[in-house]
Amino acid sequence: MDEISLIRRFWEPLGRAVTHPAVREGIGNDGAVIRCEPGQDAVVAVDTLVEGVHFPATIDPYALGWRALAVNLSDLAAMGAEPVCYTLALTLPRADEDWLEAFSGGLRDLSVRHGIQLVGGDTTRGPLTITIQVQGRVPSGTAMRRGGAAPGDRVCVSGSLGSAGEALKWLDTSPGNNPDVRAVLARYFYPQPRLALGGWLRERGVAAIDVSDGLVSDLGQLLGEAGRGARLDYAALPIAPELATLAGSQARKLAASAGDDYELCFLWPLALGEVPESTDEGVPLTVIGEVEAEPGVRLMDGNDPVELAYGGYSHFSGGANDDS
Ligand SMILES: Nc1ncnc2c1ncn2[C@@H]1O[C@H](COP(=O)(O)OP(=O)(O)OP(=O)(O)O)[C@@H](O)[C@H]1O
Ligand SMILES: Cc1ncc(C[n+]2csc(CCOP(=O)(O)O)c2C)c(N)n1
Ligand SMILES: [Mg+2]
Repeated sequence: MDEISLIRRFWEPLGRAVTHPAVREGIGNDGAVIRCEPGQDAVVAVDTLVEGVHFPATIDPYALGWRALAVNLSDLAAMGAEPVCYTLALTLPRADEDWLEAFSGGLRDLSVRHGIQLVGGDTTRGPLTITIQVQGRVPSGTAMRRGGAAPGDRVCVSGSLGSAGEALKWLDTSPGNNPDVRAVLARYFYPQPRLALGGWLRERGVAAIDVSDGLVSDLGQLLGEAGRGARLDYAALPIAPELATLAGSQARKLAASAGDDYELCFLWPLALGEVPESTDEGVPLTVIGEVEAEPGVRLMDGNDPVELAYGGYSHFSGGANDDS
């Protein structure tokens, strides 16, 4: 199958699966044309997924399509943006039609769920790599930004943490009928971007980050360069029951440092009152700590500091990736 037939068969139908009103020209020209609405700002983000780094070679292509879009939508969620459109740069070792059918199916199902339209891309031959760039929009001047932390802000997180990190241990095994293993693998393969929560936080002016590298590392980024820090209550980190069963005493360590969960971590100012236990749509919210003037993230188990050997994922330092 040549490049043009591949685009006609897989990408053009995907581009028609969602039609967003802001898209003037989608697939088929040298560039897509998107309407700039008065009173709106465009929000753009891009993430690449590389085989063996972000996903195992054995991944189901449907899950890969889902996951590649999900991690990008998660960045729009963290900005409080409404999804508009995306581009797909796909590098494939070969054009396997069954593989492409499943991969495009995963993309289609998540894109339909969130109303985001494929407007273009690039298809090339080489080692399997997927780059997706997403575009969203927010009312002008309201996108959520990192770095505005004030002492006393409550540090909060949505859902639960650590399950996707536990899944890394099970990627090469068959889950059989073990419901706990199935549950952690579902968290890893099918991230659920928190777009509704992102919009809800933006309306309240609350700064957020998505937890992709690991809580302690990502919270450090959210606190920004303003020199603030935070104290986190280790016992308060929300753990899913399946993670507690599979990881036992290691569960909270995973929740503090493993990535891939794509929950939102956010800083809730005291002026907004108590943090609700959940959003109106039922997303659980947990207070896990407090912003402090002193820089650094301090993880405390009661009065005892918890030392993490591993603070979060970094492409150019630590473990197997450390070639410095
Ligand atoms: N190659 C690059 N060129 C320009 N800007 C970059 C590049 N790599 C990262 N950035 C920018 O640096 C900032 C931090 O990037 P980073 O990838 O850590 O954030 P993220 O995409 O939210 O996290 P993650 O990739 O773990 O989901 C972002 O504003 C990003 O756009
Ligand atoms: C097979 C496999 N091994 C390890 C990991 C862990 N991992 C890789 S990149 C990353 C951070 C997010 O990436 P980025 O910062 O590039 O957005 C994490 C947590 C994984 N997902 N799959
Ligand atoms: Mg990134």
